[in-house]
Amino acid sequence: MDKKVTLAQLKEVVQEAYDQVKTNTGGKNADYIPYLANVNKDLFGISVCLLNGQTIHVGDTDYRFGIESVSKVHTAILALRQYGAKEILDKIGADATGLPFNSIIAILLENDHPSTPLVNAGAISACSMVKPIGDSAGKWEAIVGNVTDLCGSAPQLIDELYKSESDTNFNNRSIAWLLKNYNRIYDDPDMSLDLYTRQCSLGVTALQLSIAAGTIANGGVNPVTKKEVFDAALAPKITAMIAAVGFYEHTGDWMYTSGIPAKTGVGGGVMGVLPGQFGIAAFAPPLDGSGNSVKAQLAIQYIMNKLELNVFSNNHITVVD
Ligand SMILES: NC(=O)CC[C@H](N)C(=O)O
Repeated sequence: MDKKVTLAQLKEVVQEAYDQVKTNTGGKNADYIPYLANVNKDLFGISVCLLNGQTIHVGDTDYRFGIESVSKVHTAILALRQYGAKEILDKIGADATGLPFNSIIAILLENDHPSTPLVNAGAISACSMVKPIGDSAGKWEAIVGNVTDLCGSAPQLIDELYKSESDTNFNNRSIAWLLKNYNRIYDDPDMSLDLYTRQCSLGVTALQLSIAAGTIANGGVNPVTKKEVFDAALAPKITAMIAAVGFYEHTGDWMYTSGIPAKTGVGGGVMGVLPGQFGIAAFAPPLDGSGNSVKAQLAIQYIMNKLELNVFSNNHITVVD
């Protein structure tokens, strides 16, 4: 069913979601990375990017927060661009783990396979694959350039977060070397881990993330800058990965209740992709037990349900004047 909505009606729904969720006090900031524990817990923003480039934003959508695991999507896209869909499937995989994002057991259970670029193991593996191999500065330039193209503007490294995370990432160090043991790291393990940690420490806004999501929903063409960032054939590949594991062990519940493939980060960001329709992002620091933003989840669920949209239904909206 095609439903016609005006931009004003759409704005109203986003505003309603914001008003309903704003006072929710559930969850707490991530504290295993000291920087994140100190971010103002009341920050909250929602942004939608339509495929004609119009954006709707309510609340703190200009605040730069740590992109954290949402960056896994960006770098998976970069690896897909550099290697193609088949080689990423062979070298990393596209499976759900059903386990927490930083799971070591998941690596062992998948027969030495990182499973997907959207959990820590596969993301470190993806960073190792980024070309030019052996050139940390060149790889970083490629990672940041790709994030910039997807978001339509540059992210900014949050130095304090990078330091905070580098000083405390002992679990990720084990993952990097375990993957090396299984020949699933394709460059220097310490360099790959450092690139992963640095990309997680990039500061982005909810507005930027909604544009990145809009770029995926739009088949690789950034709706705002109109730049073709990646080949349209890769859009369903990355969206399938997001749908399979975007909320880690709670991905099934998320898909069932929200109807939109989305990826979370412990900085409080969630980025959702509704193919052919829009990209959406919400940000609020307090997280549930799996590291997913409580308010961002509620806001996106509200909007999807209110508009009666679902990636598994054939409902869609057309925005009219
Ligand atoms: N889920 C997340 O956002 C985790 C990202 C964080 N950088 C980590 O590796 O632990």
